[in-house]
Amino acid sequence: MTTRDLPALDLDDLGTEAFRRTLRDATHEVGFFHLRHRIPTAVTDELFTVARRFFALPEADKLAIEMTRSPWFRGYTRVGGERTQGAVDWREQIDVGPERAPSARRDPAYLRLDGPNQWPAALPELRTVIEAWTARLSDLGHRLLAEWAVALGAGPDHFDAAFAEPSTLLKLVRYPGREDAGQGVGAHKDPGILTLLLIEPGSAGLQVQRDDGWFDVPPAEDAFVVNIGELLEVATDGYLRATNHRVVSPAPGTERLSIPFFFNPGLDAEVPRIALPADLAAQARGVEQDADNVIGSRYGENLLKARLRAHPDVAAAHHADLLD
Ligand SMILES: O=C(O)CCC(=O)C(=O)O
Ligand SMILES: [Fe+2]
Repeated sequence: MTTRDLPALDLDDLGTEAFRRTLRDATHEVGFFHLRHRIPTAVTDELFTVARRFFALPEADKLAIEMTRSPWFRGYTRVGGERTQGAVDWREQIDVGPERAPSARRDPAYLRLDGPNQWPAALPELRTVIEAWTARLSDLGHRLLAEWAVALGAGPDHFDAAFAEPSTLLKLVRYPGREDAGQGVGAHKDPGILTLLLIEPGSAGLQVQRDDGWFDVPPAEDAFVVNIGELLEVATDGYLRATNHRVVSPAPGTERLSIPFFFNPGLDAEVPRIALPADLAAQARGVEQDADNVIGSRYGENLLKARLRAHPDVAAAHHADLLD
């Protein structure tokens, strides 16, 4: 596998013309970039420490908050409990979304995704640290979206209405080592708008697909890996590109921790489409169509479809009426 660096941006340059141009070009050409985040090391260290503590909890503590108990797809998934493209992912994780009351409505079906989280009783600090991280990254997400909007010829507030009540999804993920560099998480595009991925320093394993094949993404210090999802491709008629990526399992005796944060519109929000200026519109490729993966026009539709596929046991336990 060949290594190829990603375009690099620095949050210190946010608000400049150069930042916006690189942001636009990187997500037009690659769909991925490194973003130097300027967050104090103490903050990210605390996050990885609490993640490590969570995964080190006794099995029974983690299974007490298994996602199979949650119609809202929140909580812990054991190794082998998740699927991508029908194949088993070799990772364990906890999923945390917005803390909301369950919707009284069952229709449209995606409203069933609103609900409470499951927190581990044995690790109360997990909630404090995750909620602070979610607030910090939501703020960053809003600022980045305003930059994209301006870079694409819209007003800085273009995304505000759709993101008034964002759908955030935070995962703590652990990939155990194993003999073969098999599927940690299988090839996929993220279903939403924006993903900010924090990877434990020094960890390899992430691969990104380009026109000429798959490439290893080298770890970068003090930087997020940022990528856009299918809905930003839809919003720009394919001018910006959602890119396939995957993670291969680390070597035996090692592990890989990552903390993806998905920043997305309200479940009910229509995709905030952008009318591109003529020079950009001329380079828009249209949305890549896949008969197995029809993209919905509301975030909730896309998220529900992804959740039902990734967690068939949760789907069978709580949403059998939605399965065909
Ligand atoms: O763990 C990673 O590095 C990437 C995870 C990922 O792509 C995802 O969860 O969507
Ligand atoms: Fe992903």
